Formats: sequence, C-alpha cells, structure tokens
Amino acid sequence: MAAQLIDGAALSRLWRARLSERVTALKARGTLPGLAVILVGDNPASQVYVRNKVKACQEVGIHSVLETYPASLTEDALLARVRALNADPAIHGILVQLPLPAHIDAQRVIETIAPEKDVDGFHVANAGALMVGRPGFWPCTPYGCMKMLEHIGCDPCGKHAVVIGRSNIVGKPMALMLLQANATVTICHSATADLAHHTRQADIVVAAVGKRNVLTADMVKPGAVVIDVGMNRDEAGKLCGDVDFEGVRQVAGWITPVPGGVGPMTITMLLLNTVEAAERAAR
Ligand SMILES: NC(=O)C1=CN([C@@H]2O[C@H](COP(=O)(O)OP(=O)(O)OC[C@H]3O[C@@H](n4cnc5c(N)ncnc54)[C@H](OP(=O)(O)O)[C@@H]3O)[C@@H](O)[C@H]2O)C=CC1
Ligand SMILES: Nc1nc(=O)c2c([nH]1)NC[C@@H]1CN(c3ccc(C(=O)N[C@@H](CCC(=O)O)C(=O)O)cc3)C=[N+]21
Ligand SMILES: [Mg+2]
Repeated sequence: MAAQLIDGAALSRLWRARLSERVTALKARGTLPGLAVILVGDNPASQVYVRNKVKACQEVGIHSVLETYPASLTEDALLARVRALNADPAIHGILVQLPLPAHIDAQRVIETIAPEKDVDGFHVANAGALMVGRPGFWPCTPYGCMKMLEHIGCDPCGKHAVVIGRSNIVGKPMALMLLQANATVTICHSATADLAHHTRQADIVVAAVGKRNVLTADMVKPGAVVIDVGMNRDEAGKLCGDVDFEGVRQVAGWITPVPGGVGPMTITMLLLNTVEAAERAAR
C-alpha cells in the first residue's frame, strides 16, 4: 500500500487561518504585527521565496516591509539597517534572506538582529535556547516538520529518528527538536560511512541535504514517516526534493511531497514566530 501524503499546503492553510485570528486579536489591542524582510542581491530563488513570504504576511494580516538592496551593499550598511529595525517599534520580526553576497559575514549580520526579533531563530541566543529547552524562537523549517509530525499523530517519543544533514538552520535544530520530543536521534552527514544502515532502522527520516535521490526505497523501513526538506531541480528544471518520491512512497507509511510539503510550512512557521514576537512585545 502506498504511503499517505503529508500535505504541507493544506496544513499551512489551517495554521494561517488560526494565525489570522491571533492577528485580529492583536490589532484589537493596538498592536499590528510587523515583519521586515531584507533581500541583498538578485538571486532568483531568493526573490521567489521572499515574494512568497510577503504574500503570506498579507494573507494573515501581518504588516510586512520588503527592503531590497544591490549585491554591492556593504556589510556596514546592512548592519546599520538591521540596527535601525531593531529599534523600530513597528517591526516585531526581522528576516535577512540567505545566502548573502560573499563579502558580507552572514553570521555577523544574524548576531546583530535583536534575539527577540529573530523570527528565523538563527541567532546564537535562540540556538542556545533550543539547546537547553528554554523559550526563544525555533528555526522555521524544522519547526514546520515537527508540526507535520504532530498533525499526522506521530509522537516521536520512543521512536528512532534519523536526520540526514547537520546544518545550523535545518539538520542540527531538527535533531534537537526530535530529541526534546523524546525520540532516539541519529544525525547523518557527508562523512557517514553507511547511510542506508542508519536510515533502514528509522521510524522517522528527515532528509535535509540538497541532493536528489539521497533517500531511495531500499533505504527505508516499511511504514516509516519520511520528511523531505530538500529543494533541488531535476534535469528538466522541475522542483524536487532529496527523496526518490515515486520509489519511497511504495514503502513509507507517510511522505511529504516537494513542492507542497515542508516549503509552505517553513513560511507558515515564520508567520507563527512573527505573531508570537508581536504577542510577546504587547505583553
Ligand atoms: N523547504 C524549506 O523550507 C527549506 C529547504 N532547504 C533545502 O534543504 C536542503 C538542505 O539545506 P541546508 O541544511 O541549508 O544545506 P547545507 O548545504 O547547509 O547542509 C547539507 C547537509 O547535508 C550533508 N550532506 C551532504 N552530502 C551528503 C550525503 N551524500 N549524505 C549525507 N549527508 C550529506 C552535509 O554534510 P556536511 O555537514 O558533512 O557537509 C550537510 O550537513 C537544501 O536543498 C535546501 O535548499 C533549506 C531550508 C529551508
Ligand atoms: N533567512 C532565511 N530564512 C529562511 O527560512 C530561508 C533563507 N533565509 N534562505 C533560503 C531558505 C529556503 N527556504 C524556503 C522557504 C520556502 C520554500 C517554499 O515555499 N517552497 C515551495 C515551492 C517554491 C517554489 O516554487 O520555488 C514548496 O516547497 O512548495 C522553499 C524554501 C527558506 N529559507
Ligand atoms: Mg545552506
């Protein structure tokens, strides 16, 4: 029997409807949630993502400000913009789209964002909060994956979760969230000796690598939950994930599609973090 689909677009609609209500309640108390999005350079993928984020804000009533700069923008000028937004009471969330041009130190920019406005959850203070289990902001992509598990009634407690990838924005926080939810967690990466050996034991697999067909049917335990974070293009230029979708869906119990899976949920969690930031500021 083929796997059931985890529909990230549908789950996003559900969450966005709930968020609209929270925005309405905030407005009634005199707070209009505001998100500032900064885009530097003309990376076409970034332009699409940023446009989607601004559109999503409109959908739930969040005020959004998009600032676009040429790739020649200096690091100092960018840091000055971030500091101005830190001080702007109309802005509750700040997102600097990655990647940044090579002459700008991305980590330095992220550390300049006030942690209470870091709705990406990339600041070291928020990474630390996740690490020790204190309130902060969780990175949107793994956060969205956790919401998808919850939605299908998959409680990670006692399950073996295998995360493929260990980046600071996806793989590592994903592993920490699963650990916090009492899964037994294995983290695989480019130096992992036998990836299939690990994934075959997994009740939950999260693929966050950025390479097509990293996970194939022979690597998956029957009935496993498979979450595909990857955003790649096939030879025809079509969007695809890290998972061999057609093969793996024959074996898995649940699977996320690309597009329409983790991507929309990432944006929805950005909205959630922004609403949460505004609610905290209004307290
Ligand atoms: N849907 C969404 O909302 C989002 C999607 N993405 C997509 O997710 C993917 C991952 O993003 P990101 O984490 O930023 O990517 P990174 O390139 O930062 O990290 C990739 C990770 O994969 C590991 N890796 C590389 N090759 C292999 C391999 N053959 N086997 C096992 N592990 C491997 C790397 O290992 P090592 O550490 O050893 O180098 C690294 O840890 C990309 O496709 C990206 O576009 C990202 C963010 C949001
Ligand atoms: N500061 C920062 N924060 C990020 O969260 C961030 C970032 N930089 N840089 C790039 C990555 C990537 N990312 C995606 C978000 C949504 C989709 C998404 O909506 N995908 C759609 C398809 C989009 C399309 O058609 O291209 C889907 O999967 O259905 C994809 C990728 C956020 N990122
Ligand atoms: Mg990356």
